[in-house]
Amino acid sequence: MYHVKEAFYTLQGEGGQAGRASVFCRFSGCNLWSGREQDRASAACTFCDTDFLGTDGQNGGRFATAEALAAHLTALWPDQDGPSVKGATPYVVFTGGEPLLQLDEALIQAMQARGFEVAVETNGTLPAPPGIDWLCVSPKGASALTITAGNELKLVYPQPEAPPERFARLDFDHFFLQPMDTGASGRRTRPADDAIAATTTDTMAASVAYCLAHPGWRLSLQTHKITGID
Ligand SMILES: C[S@@+](CC[C@H](N)C(=O)[O-])C[C@H]1O[C@@H](n2cnc3c(N)ncnc32)[C@H](O)[C@@H]1O
Ligand SMILES: Nc1nc2[nH]cc(C(=O)O)c2c(=O)[nH]1
Ligand code: SF4
Ligand SMILES: [Mg+2]
Repeated sequence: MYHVKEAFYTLQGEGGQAGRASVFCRFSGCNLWSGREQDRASAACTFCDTDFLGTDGQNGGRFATAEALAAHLTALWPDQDGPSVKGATPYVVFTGGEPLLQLDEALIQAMQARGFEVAVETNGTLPAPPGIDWLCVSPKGASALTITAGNELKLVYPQPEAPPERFARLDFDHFFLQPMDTGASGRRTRPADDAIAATTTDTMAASVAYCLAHPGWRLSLQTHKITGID
């Protein structure tokens, strides 16, 4: 049984595929935080900007088979009203919560059989099934990485326990710093973090400074928040 918090059609907001039309499938649950505010300060990941509890979101629900979920997600891709640009392949992004608690090879293959490229946003602590077309790993605090290779490493910055130098030699094609959203949705509760950057303006400035000082790292802005698309 797959548990899905929500699913929606939008533009990928972050990283190397930013701006690309995408179906998002947000799985319920995470291995680094319960999702309850009272547990945030003591969690392994403290700054999450996402509600991933339950199955009550837009197009959310419980799906018994890979085929059933794949059909549900495929229906969110728009009907083309004319010829599209070259290379306009349908795209699905599995996120969460932590998608690697639930994503399996059967679901990847079911989406690919429907013509989709399959992307994953993961914290990198769990093994990935084979066949993923675009793998984004976003390390969290002191948590050890199980996945040390992929298409992009997208580090939320700054994190006292996860400095960029820890990841710079790993086998990724792209390295991004994404300013930590410290506002209403992305919250931090530890005073130690607040001493480093109190506002998103600070995390933005710190990310820009790091990228300028360390060529190779690129800035990833959460463009869906800037545009207000979701
Ligand atoms: C909500 S997570 C879900 C996927 C997976 N659990 C992970 O952490 O990568 C999706 C993306 O949002 C990023 N993210 C979460 N909270 C954020 C925040 N407060 N500011 C900036 N990015 C954040 C994560 O690092 C990840 O790249
Ligand atoms: N538009 C949009 N792009 C995103 N890229 C990664 C997201 C996520 O929550 O995993 C996300 C999201 O929530 N919305
Ligand atoms: S950012 Fe990812 S790893 Fe951290 S609590 Fe949210 S879903 Fe879990
Ligand atoms: Mg998000």
